[in-house]
Amino acid sequence: MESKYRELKERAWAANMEIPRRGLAIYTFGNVSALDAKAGVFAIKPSGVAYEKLQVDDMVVVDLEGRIVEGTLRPSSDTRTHIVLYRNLKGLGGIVHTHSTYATGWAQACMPIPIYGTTHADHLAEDVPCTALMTDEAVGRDYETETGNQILECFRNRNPLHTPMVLVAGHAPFAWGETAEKAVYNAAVLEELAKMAFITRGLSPEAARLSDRLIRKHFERKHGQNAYYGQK
Ligand SMILES: O=C(CO)[C@@H](O)[C@@H](O)COP(=O)(O)O
Repeated sequence: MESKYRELKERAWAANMEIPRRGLAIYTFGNVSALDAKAGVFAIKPSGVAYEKLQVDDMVVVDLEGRIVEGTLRPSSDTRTHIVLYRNLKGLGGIVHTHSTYATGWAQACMPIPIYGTTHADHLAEDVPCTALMTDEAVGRDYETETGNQILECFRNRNPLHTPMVLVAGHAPFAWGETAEKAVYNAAVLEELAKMAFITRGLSPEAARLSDRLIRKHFERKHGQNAYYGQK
């Protein structure tokens, strides 16, 4: 019998297929989910399934309480992190977690990614934030939920759709968007910004961030007048 979540599972599956295509993960690292806000469920990659073997029917449908609504495989080990973000960050339609090389390097160094150039400023008007390193006490609780809480801490005073990405200190990046497709786009942009910043810092450890005036110029050129949300 045709699943009533077929279209949602297809959207989530298609977004997951972009991860290896964009070089954002190898083997089974990472995962993408797509939300159906009206139904209060999301489809997510099953845990431990290699991308090249992943089928639409393997996608697991989970509600925002964490209950499996449809699926025979175990949902991603990061499912509870996705739940924390869907429940608390407004406007998200898709979430991506990868271990993309350069963004993971910055996350392991527990360093935000500074805006060194206009490529970065075209996409977001601030440094890519990095969470605080999780305490052993928090790790001892529910690691995946605590990872989500660490991200929420970073976004107390940020608009998640203005800055659709974050580095989880000691772990790796998460990105999101209004759709799963946009979330993957933001994950790919994040990896490119991380790589450029790494090279910039290697060429010139004293590399300076762009001025807020130049950041504003580029951000508004791409997102429209008065779209800038950084320093006034
Ligand atoms: O971040 C991690 C592990 O550190 C996970 O995202 C990654 O291994 C993918 O796990 P899943 O296959 O989604 O359970």
